Amino acid sequence: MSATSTPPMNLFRRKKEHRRGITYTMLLCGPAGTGKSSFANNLLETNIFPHKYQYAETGANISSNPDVKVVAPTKVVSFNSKNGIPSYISEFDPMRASLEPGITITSTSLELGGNKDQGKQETNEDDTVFFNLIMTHGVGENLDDTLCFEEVTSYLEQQFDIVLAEETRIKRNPRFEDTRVHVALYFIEPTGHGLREIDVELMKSISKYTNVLPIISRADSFTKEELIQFRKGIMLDLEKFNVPIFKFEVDPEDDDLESIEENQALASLQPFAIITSDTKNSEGKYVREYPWGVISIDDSKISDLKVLKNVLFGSHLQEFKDTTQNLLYENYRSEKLSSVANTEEIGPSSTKRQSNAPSLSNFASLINTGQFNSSQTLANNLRPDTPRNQVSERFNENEYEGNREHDSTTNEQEMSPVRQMGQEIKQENENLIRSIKSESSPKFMNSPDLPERTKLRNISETVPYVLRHERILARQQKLEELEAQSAKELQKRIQELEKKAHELKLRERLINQNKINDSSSSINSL
Ligand SMILES: Nc1nc2c(ncn2[C@@H]2O[C@H](COP(=O)(O)OP(=O)(O)OP(=O)(O)O)[C@@H](O)[C@H]2O)c(=O)[nH]1
Repeated sequence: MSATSTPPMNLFRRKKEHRRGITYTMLLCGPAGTGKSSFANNLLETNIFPHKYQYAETGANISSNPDVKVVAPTKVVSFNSKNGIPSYISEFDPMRASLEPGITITSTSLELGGNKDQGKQETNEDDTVFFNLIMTHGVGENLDDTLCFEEVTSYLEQQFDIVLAEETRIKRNPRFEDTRVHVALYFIEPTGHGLREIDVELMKSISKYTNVLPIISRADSFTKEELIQFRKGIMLDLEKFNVPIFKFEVDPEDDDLESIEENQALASLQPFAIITSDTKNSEGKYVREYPWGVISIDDSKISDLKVLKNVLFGSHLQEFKDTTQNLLYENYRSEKLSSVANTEEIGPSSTKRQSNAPSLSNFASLINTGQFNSSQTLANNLRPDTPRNQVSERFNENEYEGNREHDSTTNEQEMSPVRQMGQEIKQENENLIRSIKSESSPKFMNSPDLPERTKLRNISETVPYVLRHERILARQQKLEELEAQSAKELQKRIQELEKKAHELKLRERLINQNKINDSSSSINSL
């Protein structure tokens, strides 16, 4: 090769920030006790995920498989509970056992493959899978599970928003991590009676953001015939209620014979029925031990676990990722951006979003005119004491400062943790808006002739801020709701205690009265 044809040296220099490998995110969702933790451990051939209330006994988040490295231990990424505490991290307390747990979503970051420290052969960095495992806790344990649907769906939507915000930045973050969920396994309880309302609702709501695979858990509950009937029942229900699950479809024009056969076989197995277990036999294989015998969970005649593992980490990994990016995310993106453009046409009477705070809807004016409706709309919703939806009230900068001072004088020690969190978020909001205002004000000067390129630039610079701000507002609203709920429950407890104290007083008075009566009658008898 001649000197002139040698490519520049910097072409070979790999940017340090770019980690190589595949990023892959999976959600395990479904009612409590359906075997999600057991499945996660079996999938990774490890013991990272404890069962409920098992934290003290296991070395949680310490992998027993050298090929699985815990990069970030399990953490709560989102939760919604009426008492303001994620049930996942609270230990069992009989006093609180009657309270609904709400829902907690956790995330665990793992690195799969390529552990060179274990004296293994050199592995190809490109094959490393940066695996995020998201799990739901508490589904199906509440009187009203609507909050579960909302929490899971909004978590999934947020991950799309984060990518959308990143895409619209002029300067991309080289360390940006894509946290969109590529596949969700929905665990169906082995009732034998088809789907329940919660299954239909939850699968439907998450299917807009991820590929959903329904899974029959604890398949050892069925006889061969019962399992065939249950499978049929589930497929009928999925069709009847239009639940858009991931289908193993074949395209005779594009697919080769092998893929066609493989997909046809997988389609006939849906929904996969799996058996999972914590127990290993002397050969290190996972088994389930019953009074009548022992079965291997990898036995394809009785469990689809092996096939499912192959689908998730082999044959369909890339397809899940592609469908998420090219279909689900693209649909979401175009829907979101066109809703921005349409909001202006619908007009201010639209009831969808009452807030006039910086929002994607306010971008309608930005897209159409290159400027916000008014710089005041940015501040309208920011006064800490402004009730939501009272957007017509005019923002008064001095009053705002005054209120803020008043707020800061509140005795912090008296604040509940929820309230403190709320205050922190409010503070974050204020800082964010100040930065939006300072960054945007010179660009959004009343200039109707703003050139198209400048308009686009304005949009791309501001969309990330607005998406972030929308998320903060949503979190703030959630905290306020939680706080109100906690106050209500506290009030109820106080009333109950007062009632009990009153009853005790009455009883004491009655006992005293009886004593007096007894002593007077004994005196009389003397
Ligand atoms: N019979 C049977 N039991 C199973 C199977 N898989 C798990 N279990 C048991 O079911 C119980 C619940 O399993 P987990 O894996 O903790 O279920 P989970 O969905 O993570 O439960 P939550 O953390 O409450 O949401 C445990 O006692 C498991 O040992 C299975 O395939 N068959």
